[in-house]
Amino acid sequence: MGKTIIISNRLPLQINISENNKVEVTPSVGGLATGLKSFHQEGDSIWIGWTGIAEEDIPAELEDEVEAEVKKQRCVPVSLTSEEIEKFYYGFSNRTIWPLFHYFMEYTEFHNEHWEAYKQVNEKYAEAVVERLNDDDVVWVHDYQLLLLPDYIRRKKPKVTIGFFNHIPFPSSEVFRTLPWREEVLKGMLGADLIGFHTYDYERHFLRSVNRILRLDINFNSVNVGNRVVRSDSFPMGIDYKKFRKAAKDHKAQPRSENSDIQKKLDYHKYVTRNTKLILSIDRLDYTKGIANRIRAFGYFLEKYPEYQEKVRLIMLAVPSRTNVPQYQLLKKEIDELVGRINGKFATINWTPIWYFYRSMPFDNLIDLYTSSNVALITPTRDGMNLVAKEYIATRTDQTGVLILSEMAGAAHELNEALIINPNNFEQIVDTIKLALEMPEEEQIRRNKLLQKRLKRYNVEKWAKDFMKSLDNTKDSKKAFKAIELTENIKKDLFDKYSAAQRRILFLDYDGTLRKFVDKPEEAMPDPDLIQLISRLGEQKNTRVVLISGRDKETLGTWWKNVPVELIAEHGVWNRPVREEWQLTENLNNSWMTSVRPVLETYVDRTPGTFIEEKNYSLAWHYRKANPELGDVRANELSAVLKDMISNHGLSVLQGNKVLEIKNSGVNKGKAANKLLVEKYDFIFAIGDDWTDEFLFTELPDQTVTVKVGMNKTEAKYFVDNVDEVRELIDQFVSLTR
Ligand SMILES: O=P(O)(O)OC[C@H]1O[C@H](O[C@H]2O[C@H](CO)[C@@H](O)[C@H](O)[C@H]2O)[C@H](O)[C@@H](O)[C@@H]1O
Ligand SMILES: O=c1ccn([C@@H]2O[C@H](COP(=O)(O)OP(=O)(O)O)[C@@H](O)[C@H]2O)c(=O)[nH]1
Ligand SMILES: [Mg+2]
Repeated sequence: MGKTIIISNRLPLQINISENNKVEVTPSVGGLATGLKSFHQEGDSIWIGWTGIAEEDIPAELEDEVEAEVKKQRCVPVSLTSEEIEKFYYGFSNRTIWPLFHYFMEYTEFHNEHWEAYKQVNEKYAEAVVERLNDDDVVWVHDYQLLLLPDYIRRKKPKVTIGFFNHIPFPSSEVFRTLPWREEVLKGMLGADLIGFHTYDYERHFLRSVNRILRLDINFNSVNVGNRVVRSDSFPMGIDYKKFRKAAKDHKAQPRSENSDIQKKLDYHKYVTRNTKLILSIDRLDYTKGIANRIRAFGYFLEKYPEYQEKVRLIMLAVPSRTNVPQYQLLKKEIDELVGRINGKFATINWTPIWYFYRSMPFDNLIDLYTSSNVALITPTRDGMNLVAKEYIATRTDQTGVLILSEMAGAAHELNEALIINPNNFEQIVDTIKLALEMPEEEQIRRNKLLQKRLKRYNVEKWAKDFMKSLDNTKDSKKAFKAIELTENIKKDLFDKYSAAQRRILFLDYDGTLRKFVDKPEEAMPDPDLIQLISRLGEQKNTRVVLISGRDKETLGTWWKNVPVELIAEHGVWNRPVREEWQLTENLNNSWMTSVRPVLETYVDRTPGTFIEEKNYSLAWHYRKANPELGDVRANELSAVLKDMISNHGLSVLQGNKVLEIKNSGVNKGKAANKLLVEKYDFIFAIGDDWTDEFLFTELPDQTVTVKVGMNKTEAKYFVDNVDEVRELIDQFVSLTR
């Protein structure tokens, strides 16, 4: 295996140019960068991303130095102009996708100009990746700023292994579908082989969107996209447990004397207001984090339980983030005012209820905060994961401390022993704060023991390894697929056989094979090109062409009226030899239809978009146009009902492509085709796309060249991707003997 290429919008480092023209490098803030950094440091990877500074803000004479600084950390910079930053980063990423995916629909803006920039910058990232990509490298793309990147890379390098991880929630399909560019975004993600989410719910929402919007079928957690299988799964991101643990231990052994303002505050807290408990709040200043409500809740707590005045303090760190976006500016103002109001209302000579810092803190200070606080209060209204919650628990070396955590954070799914709250339930929050402050130490220890055990085991290293292992496994599922792609090389061999043959017979399915599906089956008539193509094939010497379909004979007969090919209708009930009339090939009865039809009708009534197709000897219930989820549920239900009803009547229920068909058991395409083989052929070919064609693939003689259209489970020997490829293949057959 080659190297791993990590790509995220932001690199784990931030470049700044100081006033006296010096290059400054600081670590980036935010869960993705802090979490993934350990994985990057340990392994053999390069990390491609943005340095956090606009191209124009780097003076020409410092460019080399910046490049060198970035390189030191095995990173590769993608430079963004200030216009790109405005439209791609502040614009589409943070004014469209971020609010939409966090269910802030009222904050979500849709600007075509931003979308154009988003596409263009994703393309820029793709170029940066492809430039450094070897065939055996593995690509791991991260997060919502780069949703199109997997597909863009795939287009340039079709065979490469690509993983994608989404660090933020994936919203319900009902919310996602409001996005004007929803199809493109989903297709972008589906360029990956494996798509990871923090929780099963996000994954479920994503798959549902793929099913509803792209109308692709979901098979447990995989989707067929052309000839590729794309898998999705959930991998809750962990933290570098050891690093936090060690830092906390070191801190305890030797408290640092560094004179930072936070240190001074903590010292004051420790020595002067000894009996005051400390509640900690840390986040980027973001409206998804529920910071304003948290402050309000704290104010309400002091009101509802006045005995806690002077006994508790909220220490709040809000890290500046996305400051160019208006909602972030407004929120900053709101928080400033709220803090002022509450401090103004409750403060005494010796006590300020809220200590508020608006800046980012170096790692050591974070550890100070974590280890000094009795309670961590984390109340986002939505949060992909929230690593702060995990970091707080990890640093509690004596296992005391209480975590209050919103159920809307991905982390809440794992941290069951925390006090879980609904961030919109004020009474619950304030009562939980009280509960936390009063929780006996033994109980704190009991809970934290369990929490720490999990965080230690499922740490960030394990998370990344798990993801990479699953990504690697997707290669096996490619191999497990039995049918072989009909490549140019294999085709050459096939054409030789075709040309050498004395007598040929070709069985061609119609819908989904020669003609693409449309919502209404009656509208899927052959286009003039197709008629011409099949006529030419039928006119070839020593070549018997059989269109073998489940359709009724009237439709097929009309569509292929004067075309010199043989037709088989209703899976084999009827046969129309070239230039002859239809013949009934089986002696069948259809009296059962009167009892089955009403059952189908009740399903039509209850499942909008579905309808019944009547043939002479069979009935079909079509559900292509139904809501896909409901369609599948009803199809399973109906299939069970029918199987029960028709047992012992010589009938069977056939599952086609979005259709259930009830017909005589003795009839199938395999049997019908075999009947034509009384004559001798030295080239037998069969092609089809759905379950009903599997009878052809299994029942025709071994030497038959069997081809499946689309990459679904099949007994066929070969597969091609789609109708266009089928037509191209037939065209090649035709030109061989011209
Ligand atoms: O790059 P910024 O615009 O400055 O934003 C910082 C990062 O914020 C987001 O973090 C998310 O990832 C965390 C780890 O998986 C997760 O715990 C958290 O819930 C998410 O919000 C964002 O996803 C990153 O891309 C940003 O870099
Ligand atoms: O001054 C700070 C405050 C926070 N963090 C880190 O920023 C990350 C925040 O990640 P989280 O998943 O909680 O939220 P996000 O910001 O990614 O939405 C955590 O690893 C913190 O340790 C930091 O590096 N400096
Ligand atoms: Mg078909």
